[in-house]
Amino acid sequence: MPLTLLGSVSPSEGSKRLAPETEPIAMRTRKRMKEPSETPQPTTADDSAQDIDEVEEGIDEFEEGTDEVQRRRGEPPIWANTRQQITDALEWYRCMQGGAAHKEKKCTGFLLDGDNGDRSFMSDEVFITRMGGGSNNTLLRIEIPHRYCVMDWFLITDVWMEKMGKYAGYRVRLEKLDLSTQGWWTEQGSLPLRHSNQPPPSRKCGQCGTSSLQIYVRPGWTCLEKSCPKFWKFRDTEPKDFEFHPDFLDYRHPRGPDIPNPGPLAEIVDRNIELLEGIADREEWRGIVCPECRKCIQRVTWDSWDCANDFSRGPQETCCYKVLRKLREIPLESVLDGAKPYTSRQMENKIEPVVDDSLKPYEVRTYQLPGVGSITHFVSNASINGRENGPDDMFSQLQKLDLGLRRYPLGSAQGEDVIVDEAKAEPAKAKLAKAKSARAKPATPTRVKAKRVKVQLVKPKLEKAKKVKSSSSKRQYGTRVKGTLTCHFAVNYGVPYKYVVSVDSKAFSDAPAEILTALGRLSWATENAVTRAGDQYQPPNELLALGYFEDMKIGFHDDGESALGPTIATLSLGTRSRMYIRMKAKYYFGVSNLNVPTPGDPVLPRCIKEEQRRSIKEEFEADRITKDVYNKRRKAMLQRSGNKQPPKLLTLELKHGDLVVMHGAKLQKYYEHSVEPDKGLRFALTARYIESKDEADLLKGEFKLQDHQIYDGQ
Ligand SMILES: O=C(O)CCC(=O)C(=O)O
Ligand SMILES: [Fe+2]
Repeated sequence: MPLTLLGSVSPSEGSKRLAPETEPIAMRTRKRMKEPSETPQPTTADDSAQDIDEVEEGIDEFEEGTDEVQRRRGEPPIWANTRQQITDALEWYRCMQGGAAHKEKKCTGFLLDGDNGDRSFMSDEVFITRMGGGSNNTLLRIEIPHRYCVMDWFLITDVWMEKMGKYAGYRVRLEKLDLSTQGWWTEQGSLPLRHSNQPPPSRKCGQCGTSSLQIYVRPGWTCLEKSCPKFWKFRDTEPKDFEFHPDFLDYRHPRGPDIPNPGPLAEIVDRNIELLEGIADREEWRGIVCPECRKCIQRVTWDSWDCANDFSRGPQETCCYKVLRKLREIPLESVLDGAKPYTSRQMENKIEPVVDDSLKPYEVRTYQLPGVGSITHFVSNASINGRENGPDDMFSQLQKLDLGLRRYPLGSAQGEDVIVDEAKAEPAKAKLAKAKSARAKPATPTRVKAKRVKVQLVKPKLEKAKKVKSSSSKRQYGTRVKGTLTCHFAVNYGVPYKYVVSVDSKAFSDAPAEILTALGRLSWATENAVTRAGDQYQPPNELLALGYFEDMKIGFHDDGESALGPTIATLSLGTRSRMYIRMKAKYYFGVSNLNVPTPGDPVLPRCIKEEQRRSIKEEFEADRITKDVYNKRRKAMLQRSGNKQPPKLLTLELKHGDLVVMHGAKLQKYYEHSVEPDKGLRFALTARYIESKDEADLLKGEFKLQDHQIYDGQ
């Protein structure tokens, strides 16, 4: 199992400086075991006081020391700036949250990060860490060159439970699989470690009869079976001084035929030599490992992998490796043929549409959201789609054009700051998942079954160890990197929309004819839907084109930005998809995920406890109850458990050529939507009206359609 390691010192900061004195490995281990974790663990007051003393002692010693630089042996075989770069490129680490990646109930990758927990240990070959947490990389004495560095294949030799502060949690011991070479993270000039095949002693618990290894020589043996009353009980009731049993650190699990050779960490090929055509499938947008600098490269743009096209690229990065992809045209039939009707389970619908054929050949389905607005679905057909410059031609043309489609950071697509602090921003959901995965593991130490081979028992060489200024690397954990990319490609025309910075939006005057043809159809649909609703039509001045390769989608979001007009029209091309609409959680549940009552709760139709909520709202509005009472009663009545999401209100089946118009000033405020295409290639062209005071931006949104681009609804 390979490990990825979070780099704590960026290369531009220079090498980590080391203190002069040395200490034996056992001492070093014991001291380093006590460093406080990055995320506070529930500990007793005494424990934390001691932790701080020890760290500060280390700093003093460092400051008196010299500037000696400890060099690492080599370079990581693969690295990345963001977690998504890793997960996109490495098959064994498809895991955006939590520490351990797994497949078919096997751990395939492990992330060691700053969230180490107490009693962690790292040597050249053995790591001991919290399950799903990680090991503080200040335990290594080398400069970690990148934010995420792949280490090597490791073997999980033991999993057991310990008491950590107030709670019990899993711990894991990992061993480098190939002991014939030294890892790149070892110190240059250090000798290979000598090993034993002698595991620490194991003892049977007098109370529960379960055998547990002796992991610590101090405070001694304890039962590691969590259900046993003797679990984690030592002679000293509150032991503070822990020292690993030397055999627990020194033994190496025998390598035998039962331990398969996992092969290379990744296939690294120069795609410029291969030069195969892409077919917009899942493979086409996987990340690759740069054959020149070994960074995981994401597919950011529609038609290339480009090492330099990285929102989190550091100033020290110079690699320019680029693969320009030729994409084979996907024939429309291949994405339309063989689509099975969706099942009723796939089509959750709580509102019946009003269907009419006044706009033949379209069938028009209108879904009313009382008090909020309407959603109008213009269902297309083969005769509409096959017309000259119609959807069939557009699907083919859009593939041939160089539209400049690219994936943007998710934050910007949600109208937020794109810069996120990955090291700190672990969502609560991930923590919950961690806790769950910890609970699912066995309670007693498990040993990987393997054939034992006899090796000479030797005492490990006492490694020269030097102190590190721990705070210098900790400070680096706050390094801000840019975040996750959207799971679709986008390009903006006209007035800039929230996805893009102003310069990224292209003027309609520079847009290809196909974009204006689409704009003609979208204007037609907008005008129709808006006038049906009895409102005034406002022509769009912005168009966002999205492109979806196989397995791409757009998650739940609203389109609203402060300057967005009330109407949004989308034309679907290519693969069929489902568009889901649901109420936003705070309006559906009436409380935030922290159970804070939603201010100005509109009590929308079909929200949870609709009647009761409406009645106490009326009491409050009629001044019969105070705001305080209103909030208290809502709090008592409305509880949102965990990460529960509102049910889907509507599912629209969007076929090639269909148009959908969402209309209503509050629709984007109260509802959100997502689109999930079937397998295959899809485009979505969405037109909106964006208010702006910026002359240059407004100019970009001006357009004049040629006669043949003005759509007549046929
Ligand atoms: O792909 C689609 O049909 C919808 C796109 C969308 O929601 C958007 O552009 O905001
Ligand atoms: Fe949207």
